[in-house]
Amino acid sequence: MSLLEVRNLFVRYRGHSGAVVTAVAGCDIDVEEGQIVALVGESGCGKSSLGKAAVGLISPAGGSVTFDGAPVEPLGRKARPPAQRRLQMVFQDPFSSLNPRRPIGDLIADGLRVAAGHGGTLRSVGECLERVGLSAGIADRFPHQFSGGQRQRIAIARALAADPRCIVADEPISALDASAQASIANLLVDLVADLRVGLLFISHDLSIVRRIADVTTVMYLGKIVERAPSEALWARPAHPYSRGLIGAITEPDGEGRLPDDLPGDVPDPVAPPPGCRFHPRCPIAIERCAVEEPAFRAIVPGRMAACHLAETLLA
Ligand SMILES: Nc1ncnc2c1ncn2[C@@H]1O[C@H](COP(=O)(O)OP(=O)(O)OP(=O)(O)O)[C@@H](O)[C@H]1O
Repeated sequence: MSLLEVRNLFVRYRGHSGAVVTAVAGCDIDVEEGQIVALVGESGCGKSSLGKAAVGLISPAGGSVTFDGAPVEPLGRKARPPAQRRLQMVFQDPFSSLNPRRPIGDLIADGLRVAAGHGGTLRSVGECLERVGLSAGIADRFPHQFSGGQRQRIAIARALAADPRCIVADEPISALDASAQASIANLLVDLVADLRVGLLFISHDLSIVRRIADVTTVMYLGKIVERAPSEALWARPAHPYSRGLIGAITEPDGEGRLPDDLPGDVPDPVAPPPGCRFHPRCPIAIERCAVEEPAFRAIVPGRMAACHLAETLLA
């Protein structure tokens, strides 16, 4: 059993017009100890919804999430077992995720109190700050006194204080400038290597994902369409959507961009296309794709994809 195990997860919202949006439509994800699993895909495909449901921030409409062998209970529910606090989340915007009225040392101390119950490895606010490359002497300052990159380090220090075994990071570097992006990505890589935490890294920045993720999971319109060791996926994608995403970063000026060469827009998740959800935009679609939804299946050992033509792509 994996450290974090998401099975057949569904997340639904009711929009203003009363229409139901199925943001996550039956997804599986596994994160192991010491592993970086990236979740990538265009804006609106459901990455954040999956991440929030994985840590219990929103209640799934179906499916299950298990952390360290126990079901993840929605936050705020009394039954939430203390062990679940070792599943932590880091958000995109470190300013809105840090209470502006409290010194950062207090925010981190909250996490340490949580960890005290199970004897955390980092024992003081200073140790937590130093672990993320900040000085122990800044604990009495407030979030607004820091740059975006420093604030994200503080948010990571707060997560580390709870002695996490797994971290779900939702676009943790997208709001930062380029140099802060690289240094926060490096920090996350170091923490995973040193502390053996599992990291679910949600990002639309494929150039960073390519550099740091062990496994890459590609999501399209609420569904996982491919999962593979990152090297294998970049060498030869088994899904045309992955191929489109990758094409966008391998083009000369395409660093980190989302695909321009995929025709059309992402369809409305209220009414996804029949058959394969990607077929209206797919450059290799055949008739079958418009009527029969492809199963998410093993293509070669260690690689899964949801495409009727995956073997052709890999051939
Ligand atoms: N609270 C909500 N109420 C209604 N619809 C929502 C809500 N949150 C998300 N959605 C819809 O669910 C779908 C998936 O959104 P989500 O934010 O999970 O995707 P995402 O891939 O993380 O995108 P982004 O990178 O832009 O955040 C979108 O169609 C979005 O409009």
